[in-house]
Amino acid sequence: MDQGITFQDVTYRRQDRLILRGISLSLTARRIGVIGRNGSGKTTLLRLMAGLVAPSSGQIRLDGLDPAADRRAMLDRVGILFQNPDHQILFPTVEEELAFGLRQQGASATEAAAEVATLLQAEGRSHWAKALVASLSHGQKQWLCLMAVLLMRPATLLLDEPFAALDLPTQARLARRLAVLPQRIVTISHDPDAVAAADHLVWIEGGEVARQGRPADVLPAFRAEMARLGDADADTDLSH
Ligand SMILES: Nc1ncnc2c1ncn2[C@@H]1O[C@H](COP(=O)(O)OP(=O)(O)OP(=O)(O)O)[C@@H](O)[C@H]1O
Repeated sequence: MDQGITFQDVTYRRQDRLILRGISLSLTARRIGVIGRNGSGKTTLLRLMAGLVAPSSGQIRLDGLDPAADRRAMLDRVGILFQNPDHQILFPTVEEELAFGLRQQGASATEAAAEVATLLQAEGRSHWAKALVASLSHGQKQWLCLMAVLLMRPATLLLDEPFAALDLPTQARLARRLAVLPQRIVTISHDPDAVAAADHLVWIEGGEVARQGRPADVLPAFRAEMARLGDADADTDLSH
């Protein structure tokens, strides 16, 4: 089977708006970053990769499969962390939320409970098992969602701003944990630091690929453009 994520001239339209246009990508790296400003189309790209939405035109393949046509296969292969954990969490307690995906994958209640307990212990958070999810902070909920996804061991992880709400120690622990995972990881962010370690970086601007390549080749131009746009806003503000 073809390994990798490919987009062939992909367009995505909502009503009259063209959100992504002419996207062609051939992604075979293990660590893939997607960078771009707010509203540039990063999350939409991720949703297309997972098959949550279908392209308006063009073709997408994830390891040879059409994600939108083969949702069932995607559930086992692709784990997604959304930007907003409240869109993802289903259960009242931490241990129930963590066990759910494992149960879906066929683990018995006892097996799932044992895996969850091992994970919480490794994270130094055994005391969280019975905690109510509603009592967690935003960052803590994001951490919980990520742990739930990691427990399912999907071959591809799609992470939408995974570090944004996390405090620095949790970010550092998470970065270490992700670094050793054998899986393909696609991380999207507007923050160059969050994707600087990627093997391949795609910069999305206005629904198109502005540039792609190694971070060393993409990030200097991205930073320069962001600084230019920031300065332009400041000048505009001053003129009022
Ligand atoms: N369901 C939708 N209906 C209409 N417009 C949408 C929809 N989803 C996204 N858009 C629009 O498409 C554009 C790209 O959105 P997207 O969420 O992919 O951007 P993003 O790069 O992930 O942004 P951010 O960094 O702010 O999360 C935005 O202008 C957004 O308003």
